[in-house]
Amino acid sequence: MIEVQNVSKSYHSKKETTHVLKDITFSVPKGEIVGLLGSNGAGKTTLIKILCNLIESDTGSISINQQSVNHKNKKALRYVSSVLEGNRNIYWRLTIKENVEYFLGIRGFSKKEIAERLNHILMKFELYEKRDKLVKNLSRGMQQKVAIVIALMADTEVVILDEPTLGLDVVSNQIILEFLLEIVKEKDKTIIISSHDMNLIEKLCDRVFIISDGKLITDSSVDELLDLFKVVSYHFYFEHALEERQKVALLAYSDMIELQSSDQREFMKVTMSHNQDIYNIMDLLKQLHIEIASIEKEQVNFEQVFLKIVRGTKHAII
Ligand SMILES: Nc1ncnc2c1ncn2[C@@H]1O[C@H](COP(=O)(O)OP(=O)(O)OP(=O)(O)O)[C@@H](O)[C@H]1O
Repeated sequence: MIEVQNVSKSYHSKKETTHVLKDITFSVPKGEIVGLLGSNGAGKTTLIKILCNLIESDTGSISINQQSVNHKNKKALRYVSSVLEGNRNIYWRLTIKENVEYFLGIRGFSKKEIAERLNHILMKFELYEKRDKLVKNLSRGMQQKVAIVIALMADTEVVILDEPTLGLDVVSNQIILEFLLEIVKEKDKTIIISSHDMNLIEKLCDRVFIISDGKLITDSSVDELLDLFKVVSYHFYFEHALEERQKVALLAYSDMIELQSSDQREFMKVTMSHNQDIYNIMDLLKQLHIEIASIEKEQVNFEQVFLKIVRGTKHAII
């Protein structure tokens, strides 16, 4: 559905040239939900703006549903609706209902078609009661919900969401996540979501692109990424404070072992790649006459995976 080939983009000022996107290539098949991750300034919004034909790339080509995206060809954009970063996607001086009517109207939906779907969809997303309120008087979360509802009601094959939960509180964040989860379940849309919210990406996306310094450094499924960094840590708490000789012996045993403390409670952190390592550790503790009080398991989460990739502790996957 989306083909991006060798796309590069630079900005030039009198003083310097900034290479924002460097030879980006990827494709997204129909029905796939892709998360676009990257640190601040990595180039995500620039890529999204190029996909939406708001700015042009310097080199490379993009096609959506086999239509080339460029300033001469507006056809591709028929297949795309988007919610861009920030809160200016809808008109603040219009009501929710007027916004929906306006944006769907310019997409060619008839008044009858809009009226048929409007109440149903507003009710579904708990916006019906507020349909005649001016958007400027809605909360930030609700404004974002309206923008996403409009993008989805346009019923295009491709939906592009840039930071859909940016700046939202925990409750609004959860509402948007549940709303998007409901949409992605249907699996008939191809969606690209840029976000810093790892929970959102982990829950919604099939695949993840990580952009770092303008380059696409990772193109992998969420599960593959979690598997790749499947390092399990255990925290061992002991009945008695460790003696000095025991500490020395533990630290000398392996790099897997670290001695740490939290809330003034000392514990031994063991990071292992193989589950059987835990039995060797148990034997070691027995030999050293160290009595275990409890063991807690710590699993790597998606946020840690992202940090490891971007900080380069693991080499690029593609
Ligand atoms: N119009 C512009 N002129 C010059 N430089 C620009 C312009 N737009 C973006 N940039 C630069 O391009 C780089 C990438 O910006 P972009 O907004 O794409 O990053 P991002 O990954 O979306 O970041 P964030 O997560 O902070 O939104 C940044 O260094 C930014 O300063």
